[in-house]
Amino acid sequence: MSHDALPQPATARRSESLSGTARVPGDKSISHRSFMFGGLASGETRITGLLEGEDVMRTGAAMRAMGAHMEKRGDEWIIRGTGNGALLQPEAELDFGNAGTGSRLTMGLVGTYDMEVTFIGDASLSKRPMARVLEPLRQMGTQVLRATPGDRMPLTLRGPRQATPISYRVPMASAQVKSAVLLAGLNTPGVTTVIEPVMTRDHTEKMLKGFGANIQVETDEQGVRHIFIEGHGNLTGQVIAVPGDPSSAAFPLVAALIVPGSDVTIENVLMNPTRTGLITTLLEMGARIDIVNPRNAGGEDVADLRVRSSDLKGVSVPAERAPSMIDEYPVLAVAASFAEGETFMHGLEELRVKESDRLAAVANGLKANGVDCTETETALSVRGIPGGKGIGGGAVETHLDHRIAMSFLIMGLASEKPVTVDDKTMIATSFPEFMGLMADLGALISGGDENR
Ligand SMILES: O=C(O)C1=C[C@@H](OP(=O)(O)O)[C@@H](O)[C@H](O)C1
Ligand SMILES: C=C(OP(=O)(O)O)C(=O)O
Repeated sequence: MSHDALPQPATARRSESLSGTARVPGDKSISHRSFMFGGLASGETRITGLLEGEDVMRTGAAMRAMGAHMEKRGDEWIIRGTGNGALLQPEAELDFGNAGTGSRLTMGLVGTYDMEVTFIGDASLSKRPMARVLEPLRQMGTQVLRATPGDRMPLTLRGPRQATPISYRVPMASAQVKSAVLLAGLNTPGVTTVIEPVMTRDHTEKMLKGFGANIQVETDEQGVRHIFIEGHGNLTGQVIAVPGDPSSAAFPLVAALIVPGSDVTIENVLMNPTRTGLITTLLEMGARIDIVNPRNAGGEDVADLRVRSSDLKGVSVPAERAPSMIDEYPVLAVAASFAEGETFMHGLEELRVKESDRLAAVANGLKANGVDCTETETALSVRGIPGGKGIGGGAVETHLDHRIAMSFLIMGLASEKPVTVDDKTMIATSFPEFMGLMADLGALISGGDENR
């Protein structure tokens, strides 16, 4: 999709009970990293279950532009990497579309190469802060040749002849910043250290170890993680089966909870503890979620989730839980809209710098649909209406944000009146199968059948 594609509205209506079994696409975080590390490693990487959303495909295109070879054969992606330290300067700018993860991790990856790389993206990505990645890169010797004021994209990086290893304490809870510094460390002599006071998703650490990087993690008495990576090592190709994305599973899961009479099973969902905050919270709210057949697959915990409609109760979600459910607050706010009592969510400052200001977008969407809520600088409280009486009838502005679009379409499935979102096109960035998958479970969403 081009950046200026026309917006396509969609409307969700109150649906009869949802039922059936579904598989959501592969985890977005793991898919990005599979393309990146496979593209960098020597030898062949084979990936099944990859998320073929627009964000991930942009990362693939970037790795191709720097010399990796990638093709799909049957269900499998076959990557032939450039070999360590051998990325090529891309001939054109790298266009990351809507993807924060792809752009920030790639800035880290290329920032210590003696070459020039320009990063561009859509209107949403061009507003997002990149200083959080550029600051440690500058310390390592990367020059920012051009950037839009405020260290925003479009921007051009020029790596040093030889980068300097640093010890960097990540100032905000961000797996993207942590990962960017670790990836910069891959092409830096000596040991680069990342200090992570608040644990975030650990896919970079786990996967780099799997690819053979010399990386170690120590957790001190205060619970602070110290991650050490030695540069100029060898990554070798791997076989990867990407588990289902818990951040995508969240949508059919919340739908099944709030649409009366529903019984839905979502298979093969990643259950890495750095990603399960939403499930923890919904269980506290009284959700009937059975974690079926928990198992380990390729070094990650996965399980099937059986979800039945439930009488939810408001809870207080502690700020410490935010990193483990950071992308799930919009859909949690929807679940909270149908719960008895009030749900308090704290520690939400990072939501303001996602694809949209998600805190404002959620609060505005709730209010437009008759749900009473209070937004502060870093928190949201939602006063629910069990049964959904009076909810709906509003139009939601999605601000180029896939999760806002999907969350409010889920709201419309259980609300008294329909809910319309102004644009569903961004859903393709992370969950291209969303419309078809929801329709197969019995959801009534119009403006959506062309994805089937
Ligand atoms: O590292 C990753 O794959 C991601 C990290 C998170 O971003 P932050 O690092 O900005 O919290 C998350 O919101 C994003 O969807 C994916
Ligand atoms: C925040 C998200 O992604 P990114 O930062 O990669 O754009 C998301 O998918 O919710």
